[in-house]
Amino acid sequence: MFVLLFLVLLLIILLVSWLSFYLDKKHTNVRGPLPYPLIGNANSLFAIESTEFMNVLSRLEEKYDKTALIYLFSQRYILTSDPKFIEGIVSSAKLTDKGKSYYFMEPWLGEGLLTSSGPRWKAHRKFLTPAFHFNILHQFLPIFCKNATVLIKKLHNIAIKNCSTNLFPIIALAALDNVTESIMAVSFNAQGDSGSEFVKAVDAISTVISKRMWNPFLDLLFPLTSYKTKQDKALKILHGQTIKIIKARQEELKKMNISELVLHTKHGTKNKHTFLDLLLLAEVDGKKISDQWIREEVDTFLFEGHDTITSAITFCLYCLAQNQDIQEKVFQEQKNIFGHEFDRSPSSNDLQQMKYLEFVIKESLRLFPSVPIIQRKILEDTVINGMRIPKNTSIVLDLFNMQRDPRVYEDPLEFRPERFENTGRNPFTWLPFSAGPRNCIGQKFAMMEMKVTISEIIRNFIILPTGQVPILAAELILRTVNGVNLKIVPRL
Ligand code: HEM
Repeated sequence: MFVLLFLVLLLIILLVSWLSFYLDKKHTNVRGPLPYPLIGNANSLFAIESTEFMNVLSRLEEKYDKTALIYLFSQRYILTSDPKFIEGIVSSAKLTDKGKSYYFMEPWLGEGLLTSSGPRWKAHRKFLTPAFHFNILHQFLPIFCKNATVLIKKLHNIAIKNCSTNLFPIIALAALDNVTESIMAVSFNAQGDSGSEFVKAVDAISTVISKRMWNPFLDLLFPLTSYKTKQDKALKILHGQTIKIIKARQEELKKMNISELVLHTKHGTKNKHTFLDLLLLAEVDGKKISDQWIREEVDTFLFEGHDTITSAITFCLYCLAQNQDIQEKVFQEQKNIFGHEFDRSPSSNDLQQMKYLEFVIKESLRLFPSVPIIQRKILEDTVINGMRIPKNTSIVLDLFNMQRDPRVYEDPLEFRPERFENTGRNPFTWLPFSAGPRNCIGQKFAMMEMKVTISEIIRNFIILPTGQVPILAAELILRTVNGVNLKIVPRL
């Protein structure tokens, strides 16, 4: 009798769940696979490895003409790699709210610029934008050059061993020094301390966050799992490091007797304050910014400003190793720019002349975008590109598969920097920095750092492939599970 009652109850629950999916689907004209009662389509995305994730998205988008509706349990998602749809979302001044996945970053980044939404994001963005003005970025060039020189020395020591090396962790340390010294005005000499706890902690927390994002059961039991212990350990290191940076800069400002933001000197020229000074000295609505707000923004910029660039530089070097003719063209461009002074550091003018290198970087970011997917949450019923989207839908913008779509790029898997010579292309088909109001605030900073670092490497070394194919993993950023192993040979 009890079993019968249980079965009837179960049947009713399944029927109600199936009916609610059926009715929900009527609110949109986006098509997708049939959801199963209770779990929706979680069976196809649930608990998959980060190495499979982009393939699963690609298969779903392919089947439903680039845009698919799926349900992860009761949560409605639209996955899209359609440039028109993506343009409608990213260019909208209204659709700026972040999707649920960003919630998993909150233990680390709090409500920093990347994760916040609504009025808080608007106020922070307005406040921080001047810190990324070209005139300020200009001052960072000597820092990038100094850290590139240290990197070259390290690479020379590796090159003499004449074996292949995973370049990812080596580049990561240089990128970390660049971001802390330029944006925070403090140095940790991460390149001198190769066992950097910070870099390992970023790796650990990225893994935990991406596991939580795609495994709702793990999220449910999270506090009881070993992932929580891993997260706590990583956060202790990451937050500890940030607090150290903030304290160090506070001490320096005290020593220099600077207690408030002075935007102009008494001679009328503009004072150039760093990003961290802006946070430490400025007042918003007549009040100093709270320590927690400062920590969250510093963490956000440390994360965004170091892991993304590491991924971009490393994959670019991989592409150059695979395409020796293109590497040679980059080298020739460097020779034309530097002439007899081949060892000097690049000036801003030199960087502007590195047009071919810029195409190379853009093409490698097309194939290997550091941020492969981004998410938005739609808060009110909306129509985009003829598609009806009900409120409370999460939209997954699949930049990775859009930039590899043969309907968007001819022979998409071929590495062809010349594609970017054509300036008449639709700008929404190349979105590694996203676009619109929530685009990457650090895009110019990133391009400058990448050019300096790759220019130095190519002037000093020939990069050779090793036959190893990187196995891509879409975690918080695009990385590989088997490193990016390349061989570097000093140029004579
Ligand atoms: C190759 C390097 C980089 C790539 C590919 C990249 C890519 C992106 C993308 C795609 C977004 C949008 C994310 C979203 O909507 O969820 C973004 C946002 C952001 N990026 Fe970058 N980024 C890079 C470097 C940097 C650097 C160097 C900084 C800072 C120094 C930075 C700071 C930020 C911040 C703060 C946001 C959030 C902006 C907002 O929501 O208003 N990024 N980035």
